[in-house]
Amino acid sequence: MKLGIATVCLSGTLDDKLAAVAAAGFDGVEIFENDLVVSPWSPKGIRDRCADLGLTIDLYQPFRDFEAVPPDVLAANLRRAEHKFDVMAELGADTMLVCSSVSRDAVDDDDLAAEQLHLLADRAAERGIRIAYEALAWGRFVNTYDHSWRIVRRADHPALGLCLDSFHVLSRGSDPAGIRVIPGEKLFFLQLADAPRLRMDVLQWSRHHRLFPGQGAFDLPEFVRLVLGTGYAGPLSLEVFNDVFRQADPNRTAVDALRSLLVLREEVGLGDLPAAPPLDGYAFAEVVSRDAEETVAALGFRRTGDDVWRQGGAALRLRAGDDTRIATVGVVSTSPDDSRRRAESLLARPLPGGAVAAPDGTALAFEAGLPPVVEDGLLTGIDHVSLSAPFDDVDQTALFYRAVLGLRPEPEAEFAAPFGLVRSRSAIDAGGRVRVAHNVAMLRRGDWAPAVPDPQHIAFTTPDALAAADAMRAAGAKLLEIGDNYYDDLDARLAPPRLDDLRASSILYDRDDDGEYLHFYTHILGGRVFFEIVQRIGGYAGYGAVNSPVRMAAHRRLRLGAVPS
Ligand SMILES: O=C(O)c1ccc(O)c(O)c1
Ligand SMILES: [Mg+2]
Repeated sequence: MKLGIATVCLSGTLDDKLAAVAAAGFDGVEIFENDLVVSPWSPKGIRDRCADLGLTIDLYQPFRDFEAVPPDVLAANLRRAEHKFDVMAELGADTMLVCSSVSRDAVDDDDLAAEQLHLLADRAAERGIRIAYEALAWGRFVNTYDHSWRIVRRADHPALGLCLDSFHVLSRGSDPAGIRVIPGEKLFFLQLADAPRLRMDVLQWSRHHRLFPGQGAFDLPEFVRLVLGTGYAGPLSLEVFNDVFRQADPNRTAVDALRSLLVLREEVGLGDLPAAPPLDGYAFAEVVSRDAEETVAALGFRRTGDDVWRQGGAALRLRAGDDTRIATVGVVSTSPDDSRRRAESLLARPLPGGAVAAPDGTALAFEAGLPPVVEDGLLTGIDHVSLSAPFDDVDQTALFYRAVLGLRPEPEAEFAAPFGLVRSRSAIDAGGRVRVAHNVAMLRRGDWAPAVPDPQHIAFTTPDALAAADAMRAAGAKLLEIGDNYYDDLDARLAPPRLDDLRASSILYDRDDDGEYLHFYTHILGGRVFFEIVQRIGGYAGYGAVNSPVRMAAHRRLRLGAVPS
């Protein structure tokens, strides 16, 4: 099954785009007309370039506002089409996408639309070209796939078929199950795009907010299964209009795009990715910083090797450096080799020593076993790791971790922090032992907010948060102090047991139907990394997101050097 992408997905000019598409490893492209019109290359030149890069040209698009028009407009449209057929002949493209009309010239007449598309298909067939008719979700009269199918069926021409675009079908809430009645040979092309669930004008939604599969809210595996069930054997091709991708490095976007398609192909039971081996928790996390040792020692860790610090079942590696960050996340895999092969099949860059690079720059290491448990400590292991990525990259980054590690996404949270809204998303493995979270500012504008990357943190598990906080403070740990307003509000909302103790120890608290969550934080190291200690009681599965604004405000106060009063 060929994998393709429309040039409109990527930033730059046609030469940038084609180079990026080929380098990522796609098989083919849809040439978007505007990219060709503005290119200095002739259509023959573009054909040669694609051939040199090993890319097929699978579609020429879009041809607009053709059908159901008065005779004079039809004549002009056919003339326009003949010109495009000339271009396609030079390009070596054999399928043209015709999208449903938005023109004022069009009338609401399916017979006329079918008759005129039949005429167009006749002209196309003479040139060895096929017409793929696509219902735009905002088409004037034809805006659902079932309507476009009725017209194609009525036109009844072998050179006329359908283009199905997941966005147009799913954005309108059409039931995709009807796809099953369309014969596969009448499906000429399949375009794939995901999108976040938004309530807005469908054209704006489509032109600005489409995402690659797996990054939005649509059920693309279900959609693709239905299409493949018809016998469709053409390319799976991405068509994503997105303001961010239009500005971002096309090489990076193309890799993220292909990864999303590889994951989707696996989700529909095709392709040959090595399955994600089950995970058995965290092996270690590696932190680069100038000054972590003192903090870590006060939390109760003991140095057990050159750079290795352990406590209970938790292991840290500390490396000295100015660029404070979580450098490596080590997970325990039941088959580290398979985990690595899967990561590399999903286009992760291999690193020396067997780890791979995630798109956010973090290394992901796969270890064969859990760290040996050293003598009892306050901590029993790593509960979760919270990484950061710029808002524009977070969807791709989160998809990478999810796909490589075989994690399941958890519900997203959004909360108001001192410098704007923050979105928190996370994913968890089947065994509930590996949780990866991403917290990102949803917008960065102006220079009032501090110009620092979003912080990252490592959360350790403890069976007794109150005892741990006391012991750590006694050992000199600098823990985040939380103000009284928080505890007064907490009392009003949840009236937790031992409120006074929580208050005295600056422990945050959350509760849901499944259980309770007690957690506290260290100060921030190097402006970037901090630690959290968490106690989960019962089946609480969240991260205390409700408390994040409190934590952020307290960290902010520390950054400013303000003394709590
Ligand atoms: O936004 C558009 O105009 C447009 C054009 C071509 C497509 O295939 C499509 O899905 C949308
Ligand atoms: Mg489309």
